[in-house]
Amino acid sequence: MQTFHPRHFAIVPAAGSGSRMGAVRPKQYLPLLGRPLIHHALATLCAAPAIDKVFVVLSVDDAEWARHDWSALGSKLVPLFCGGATRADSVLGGLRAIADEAAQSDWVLVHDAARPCLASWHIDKLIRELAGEEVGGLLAVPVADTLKRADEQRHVVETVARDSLWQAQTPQMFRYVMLRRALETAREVTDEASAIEMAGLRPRLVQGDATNLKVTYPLDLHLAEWILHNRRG
Ligand SMILES: Nc1ccn([C@@H]2O[C@H](COP(=O)(O)OP(=O)(O)OP(=O)(O)O)[C@@H](O)[C@H]2O)c(=O)n1
Ligand SMILES: C[C@](O)(CO)[C@H](O)COP(=O)(O)O
Repeated sequence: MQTFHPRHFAIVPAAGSGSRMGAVRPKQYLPLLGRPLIHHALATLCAAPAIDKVFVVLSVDDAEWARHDWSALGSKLVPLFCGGATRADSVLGGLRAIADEAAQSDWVLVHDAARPCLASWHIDKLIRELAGEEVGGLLAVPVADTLKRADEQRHVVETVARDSLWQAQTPQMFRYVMLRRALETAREVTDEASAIEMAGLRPRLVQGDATNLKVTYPLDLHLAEWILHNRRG
């Protein structure tokens, strides 16, 4: 009997403008340890033996990509100039662009370009723990702080119980066809798991760690630099 092994593709949405960073260029191209920030996650994904190809979704008018040398990352890396107005649009654009390549049940790992501290063990753990799942899931960390809900004047309205609350990270890993259908139907989602949930499915949480932070504000850039520097040392 022939056994079918799904392949693993990475899609890295990198068509954002980085408005909260407020820098002179989109944050994915800001320097981080001598490389563009996005280089770090791309290098980790390209080096993962389980991942067949790494598609990076850039904005249609991206002028920065061509200014850098990506050759060290090898032939797995494929730029796609099909980013959209939102993160979800960019991911969906990437999924549509790889339609000829991906089979329905192949896995797609969506990872933010803005999470440069992705490590090989994050990828290995995610793929290992989700291998037997039908739907897929995502890296996440349990909420550690006490949570407050505020009114418009920042007065506390309530303390929200943190039991069972997790912070979503990326990669988020789902079957190609399931994710594409979910994103084609979903409206205004901030991650892939939300689209899958709206389709009535239940993604599984795989525990990651706080080092896989998203660079959103200037301070995050310093934290990411510290994490990467100390990991190498
Ligand atoms: N239209 C968009 C918006 C975001 N992204 C990507 O989605 C990831 C997570 O988004 P976020 O951190 O919000 O990035 P930005 O949208 O660039 O930042 P901001 O919201 O501060 O403008 C980033 O890798 C970003 O490049 C994308 O591909 N296409
Ligand atoms: C996908 C994500 O990184 C999970 O935490 C996050 O939702 C992206 O949100 P953003 O508002 O686009 O930064």
